[in-house]
Amino acid sequence: MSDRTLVIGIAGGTASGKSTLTQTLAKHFAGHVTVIQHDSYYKNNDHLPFEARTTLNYDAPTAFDNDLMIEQVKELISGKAVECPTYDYALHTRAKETVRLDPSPILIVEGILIFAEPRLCELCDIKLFVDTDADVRILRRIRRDVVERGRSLESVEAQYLKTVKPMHELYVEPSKRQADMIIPEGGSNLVALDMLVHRIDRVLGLDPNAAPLNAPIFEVDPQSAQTSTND
Ligand SMILES: Nc1ncnc2c1ncn2[C@@H]1O[C@H](COP(=O)(O)OP(=O)(O)O)[C@@H](O)[C@H]1O
Ligand SMILES: Nc1ccn([C@@H]2O[C@H](COP(=O)(O)O)[C@@H](O)[C@H]2O)c(=O)n1
Repeated sequence: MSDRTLVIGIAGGTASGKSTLTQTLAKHFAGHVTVIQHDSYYKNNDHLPFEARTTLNYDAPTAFDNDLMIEQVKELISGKAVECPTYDYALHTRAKETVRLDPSPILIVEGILIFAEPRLCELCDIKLFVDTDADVRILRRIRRDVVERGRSLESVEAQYLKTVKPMHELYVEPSKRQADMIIPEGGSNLVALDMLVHRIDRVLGLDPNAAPLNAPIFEVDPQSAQTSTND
């Protein structure tokens, strides 16, 4: 097995299926995967009263403590364990507990805005963007936020129109251009999963014909790859 960490970035809009894809890969490569989520690094904001915290914009890159996350991603890549913060969505603040993350051959970095932060994007060897229509995502988000994140239907609607949708259009959607692979519907896309699993097997040396990490599978000559015209 390769002695380097393979960093897989998984981005996409809210409720697009990032966590589902992450869990599918983590299950397949069980014992070889560490997951780090951008959401764990939302700024604390406990200097503000609860009501004020409910009105903040949580969908712009400035909502996160990116410096801390980048530092911890680098630590994991260099083989060291980290104490990852945890986040309380119901209270809109960082929880007291931290979670120890141990380094693994595969590090999955997940979040809506990881490709919108160039320093995080650069650290990813494989960049995946889960692409799911906005109407499907908002339906999923309403259910999730009400059931799991302690929100009312009215608050989900108001937040979606005020910040989630405009920030998606401003930051998340353009960051799709950074992706190596765009995956419609994430974890249920079996063709994409199969291709991914083979690529990961190769770079980790789980495959007997393994190529070294980041070695191109195909050598592309840009000259001959140009589209010919009718001349
Ligand atoms: N391909 C899919 N088909 C149907 N439901 C899905 C699919 N992917 C995810 N979901 C559901 O949508 C919700 C949001 O998915 P999740 O993976 O948590 O999204 P994200 O991490 O992007 O916010 C969850 O309830 C999940 O079970
Ligand atoms: N206090 C907070 C912090 C974040 N959010 C929302 O979480 C979304 C990102 O998480 P996903 O699992 O959906 O990718 C993001 O769109 C934020 O609006 C929040 O509602 N409250």
